[in-house]
Amino acid sequence: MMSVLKLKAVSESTNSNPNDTAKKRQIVDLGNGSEVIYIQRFLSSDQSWKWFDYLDKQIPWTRPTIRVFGKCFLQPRDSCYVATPGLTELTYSGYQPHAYSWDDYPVLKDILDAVHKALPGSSFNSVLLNRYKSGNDCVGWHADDEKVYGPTPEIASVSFGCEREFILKKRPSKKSRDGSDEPASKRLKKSSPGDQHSYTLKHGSLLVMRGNTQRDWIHSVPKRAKAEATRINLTFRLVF
Ligand SMILES: O=C(O)CCC(=O)C(=O)O
Ligand SMILES: [Fe+2]
Repeated sequence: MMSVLKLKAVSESTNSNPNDTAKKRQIVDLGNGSEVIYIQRFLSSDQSWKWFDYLDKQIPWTRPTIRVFGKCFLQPRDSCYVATPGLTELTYSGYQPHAYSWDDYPVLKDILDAVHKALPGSSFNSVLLNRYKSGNDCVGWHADDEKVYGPTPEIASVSFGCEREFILKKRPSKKSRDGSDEPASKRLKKSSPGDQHSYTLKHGSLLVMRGNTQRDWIHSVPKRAKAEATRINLTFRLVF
């Protein structure tokens, strides 16, 4: 079996829109049609703190009980779900969040507008909000591969407040997803530096996952003893 050398293309570009103060974007090709875009200075710091305060105070945060591998846990972070009426309901980890309305939280529409401007052609209709109150709050390894998002979801993640690490790790696949005919047992043992990518998600940053990322990769925001302050993250998604 011939091994294929995968070239990781990392490019830097700026927005062509002259009204948009040159926002540098880092584009990482994860291979096999998976891609991540990171814009560190997506929103200004001042604007981001205003939105952080609004979201922290006004969003009806809850900490639901979720089910993972058949066991019930208190979700290790607060969350809330906002979606356009009439969409298929979202269920994750055995939990179906209530869908609040965009009209109740106008700030979310402003943030959505900024995201749509940065990603021409995108049209998100739902947002999952997460609040990590300390470094003890986290999100475990998962992919946002629920059926309602279709086969190649685009997910736009905006972060506010305390910086936290976001890690992407190549999924150990059950069956060949990359055209290789090696048995899973053999492939599972192999890992290379390109199999993991880590981002420190800054206050006011935007990270986008697209293409096959949810199929071939998993991601997490691990616990961090040193992270003392609150972080709020919004992931915009398109429900079909
Ligand atoms: O907080 C983050 O950066 C990621 C949240 C996430 O992965 C999710 O809500 O699915
Ligand atoms: Fe996720």
